[in-house]
Amino acid sequence: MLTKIETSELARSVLAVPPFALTPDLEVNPDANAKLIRHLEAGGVSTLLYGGNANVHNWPVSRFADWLDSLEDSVADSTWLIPSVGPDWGKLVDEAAILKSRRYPVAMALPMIAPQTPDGVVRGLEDFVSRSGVPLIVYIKTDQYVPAKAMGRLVEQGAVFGIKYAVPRTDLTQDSYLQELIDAVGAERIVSGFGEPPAFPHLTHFKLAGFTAGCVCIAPHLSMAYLHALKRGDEAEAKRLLEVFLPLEAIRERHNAIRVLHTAVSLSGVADMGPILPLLTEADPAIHGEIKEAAQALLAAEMTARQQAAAA
Ligand SMILES: N[C@@H](CC=O)C(=O)O
Repeated sequence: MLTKIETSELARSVLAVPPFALTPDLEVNPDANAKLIRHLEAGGVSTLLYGGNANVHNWPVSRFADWLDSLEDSVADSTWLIPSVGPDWGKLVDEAAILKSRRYPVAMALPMIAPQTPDGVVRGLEDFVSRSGVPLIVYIKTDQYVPAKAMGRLVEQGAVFGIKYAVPRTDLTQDSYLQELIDAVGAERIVSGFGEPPAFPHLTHFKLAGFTAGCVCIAPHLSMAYLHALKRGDEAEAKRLLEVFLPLEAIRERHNAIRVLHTAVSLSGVADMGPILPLLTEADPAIHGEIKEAAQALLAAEMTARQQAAAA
């Protein structure tokens, strides 16, 4: 696991946001998690962010260290592993005490929906960093979650390493809050935060550093190729690659992105994720057929692309 990180790491790899594998009695399944991690690393992904898709919101703090340690044991020396913390202040305090004695260079603060105020969020983030010594990626899902000026100050202080930006807009190229954040901290510190499709406008229009995604867990080589095409400005190639992800993304959008991804990774054959922690449930069995078809098609495209790259 990487223990020292430069800002440029945000652009080096897609930040994969994997689901988390459990046994039927809701214990950590280290073999299945390792299988998914090896699939990602074999496809060229070197950054793993365990957050929303791993249902970290619902992990008991008493078991926070279990899953961290099992993941750390499973990743390559060159992989950047990012655990998530929060979202509420109580979890931030308890998890800061656990992370203080570990080697994670950065953690991600999950977004708090309510009750919170922008100044209260800033206070909580500063408090976490002063307790743990671990700087944060701040996950922003709502407009003005943290005022851009305050974010600039947190970056200058070294409390904030970067931003995962996922505020939905009717037109993602029209976003004054995102522009304010770029002006305050620089586009090189911000990643697009909700999958391959929004990454297109975020990287072409706003030149964000990179993106986080869930479907990358099935098709890491293709998602990395998409990142590279976006970074070099090859929009035609990026559009071609994006098409491959759209059938599964459409099912995720209709039926809950986290639940569908969890089930899709299992049904694709990449690794069996087992059950998902309460308060979530796996995808409805009535849609398993369509999930399986889309997930297996995405995996088949991935393996073909890998073979073509190896033969070239
Ligand atoms: N929610 C996005 C990216 C992760 O945060 C996805 O799952 O594609």
